[in-house]
Amino acid sequence: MNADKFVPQHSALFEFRPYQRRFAKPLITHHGVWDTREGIILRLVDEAGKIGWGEIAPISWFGSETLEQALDFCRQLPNQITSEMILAIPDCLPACQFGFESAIARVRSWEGVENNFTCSGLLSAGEVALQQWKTLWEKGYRTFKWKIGVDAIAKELAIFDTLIHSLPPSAKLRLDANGGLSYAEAKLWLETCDNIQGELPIEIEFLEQPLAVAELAKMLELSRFYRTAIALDESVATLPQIISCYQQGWRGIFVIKPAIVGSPSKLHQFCQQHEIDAVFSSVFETEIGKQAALNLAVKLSRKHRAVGFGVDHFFAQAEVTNPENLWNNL
Ligand SMILES: O=C(O)CCC(=O)C1=CC=C[C@@H](O)[C@@H]1C(=O)O
Ligand SMILES: [Mg+2]
Repeated sequence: MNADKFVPQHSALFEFRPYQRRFAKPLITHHGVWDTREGIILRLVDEAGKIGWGEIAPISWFGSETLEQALDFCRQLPNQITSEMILAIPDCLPACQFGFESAIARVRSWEGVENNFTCSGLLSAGEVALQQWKTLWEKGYRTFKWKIGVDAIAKELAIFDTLIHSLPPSAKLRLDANGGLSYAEAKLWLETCDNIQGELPIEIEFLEQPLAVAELAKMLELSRFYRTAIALDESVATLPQIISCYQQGWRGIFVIKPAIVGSPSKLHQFCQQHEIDAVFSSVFETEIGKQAALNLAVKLSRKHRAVGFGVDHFFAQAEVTNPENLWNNL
């Protein structure tokens, strides 16, 4: 895809600084226990002295590069980089593609992106969700995503029943299994969701990544059989995976994590050629990566789905939102 028409021809001096942000409590998913978000902040300054901020926020267990691979890539770059060099970043470094391309595209100014997205609040796995949603509701959230595929299915189904009967009718609930269910468990969850929506007014918006990435054929089959929608996340983590799933017939929901998807301009091109039902999702990045991700979502989203960026409550400290202050604290 010839993306250079999307990236202004530019060159800039660049610096990079790694960062770490501990979660208030480790995030537990089927992938395991995640206690610290690590990433890299990029600071590009062009010949006119204009600054462009970017962020590299890998999730290697989703298929992006590791933090170490991203750091190695940054270390081997000259300190003067051009848009041609950025467009040549290989597909095996999707978080670097996103970080550098966002930075050079924003070298002009740092205005926060205007968006009127509604936001989904993330609920931790297990019973803690039964209290967590109330705090988020008071903050204005009306869509929630609950992590499943962690405890035994019988226990999670029991919590689900309590949760679904305590949520107000206007709430929307998403479930995210991170590929942790067996085929039989996925069918049981989908059957339960279909049945409960026949009894209660609440909407179960989708079941995210019920099966492992390798099980696309089975998820395609399940998507044709149950009313409750299925969303792919890990299966479509990078642009090549999005294209592959689309080519294999997936027309359900694509959960796109812009920070690890790869080149924003190449994703933009794909979304211009193919109407996909996309939900944009956080990778627990800082405000720098979040603004770049939402900037992309504003362009690509058909806006009828909440964005999955309600994750600030997973961190102990309130976030430093001003890029300069964030940079100076590293
Ligand atoms: O998408 C959301 O609503 C919030 C972000 C989120 O759920 C995730 C971000 C990064 C890794 C995962 O733990 C998780 C996910 O699987 O979507
Ligand atoms: Mg997910």
